[in-house]
Amino acid sequence: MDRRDWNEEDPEEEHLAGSLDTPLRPDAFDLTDEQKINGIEHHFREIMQLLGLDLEDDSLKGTPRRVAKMYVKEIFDGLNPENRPNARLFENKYGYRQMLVERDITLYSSCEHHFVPIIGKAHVAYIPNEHVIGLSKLNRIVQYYGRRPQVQERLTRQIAQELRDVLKTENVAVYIEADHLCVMSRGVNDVSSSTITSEYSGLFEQEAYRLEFLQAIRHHK
Ligand SMILES: Nc1nc2c(ncn2[C@@H]2O[C@H](COP(=O)(O)OP(=O)(O)OP(=O)(O)O)[C@@H](O)[C@H]2O)c(=O)[nH]1
Ligand SMILES: [Zn+2]
Repeated sequence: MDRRDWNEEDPEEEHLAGSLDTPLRPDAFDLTDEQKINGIEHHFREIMQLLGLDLEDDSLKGTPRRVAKMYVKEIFDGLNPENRPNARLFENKYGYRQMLVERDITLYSSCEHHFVPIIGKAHVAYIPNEHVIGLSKLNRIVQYYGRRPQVQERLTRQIAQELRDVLKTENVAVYIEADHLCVMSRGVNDVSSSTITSEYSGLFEQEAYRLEFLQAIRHHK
């Protein structure tokens, strides 16, 4: 597993930096997608049966397999490193040295505590050095890390770390505003609160750059 953000040999530093990694079992990649789908289908059928649902019903009988395929091939396919976007770099031939902001990236994720949706927007920015990246790859990186069971704090940091790695620059900002269905539709049932998280590194630690970024992503529609 990637452990890119701290020195493994220093437990104190590890504690302070925190782990960016999604907690995975050591055998996480031993099963094929088909094996995972079959297993989840079996167990989800049991869940539905325990809820008292009639699995002979026309509309319900395909649900265990539909849910299993949705987990493995769609909403959690960001758990499989094979789906990590191939973010090809281009040489910064035009010598662009200012901030690039990709704002209002649609974000779908899933709360790892309740397995219900997180829906929001991500705004990302970087200041290029020698390389630039295709714009859509910024959206794809957000999507990839969203497609895992998540907490918003870790999601934010994973996206920022990936951008730093891919773009080979520390000058990266990530800002996420999202609604958590687990807060809205159950539990505390608050439909008006939303959650904002951010990470700034490199030049974005300086106020002027941060303000330029925040100005660019201010609500504008
Ligand atoms: N920090 C953080 N917490 C989250 C996120 N998504 C959901 N949570 C919270 O995770 C917590 C889980 O707390 P528990 O007390 O174990 O769960 P619960 O009994 O269902 O809590 P309630 O939601 O308050 O009913 C809840 O407070 C959720 O609001 C997230 O992205 N980040
Ligand atoms: Zn939740």
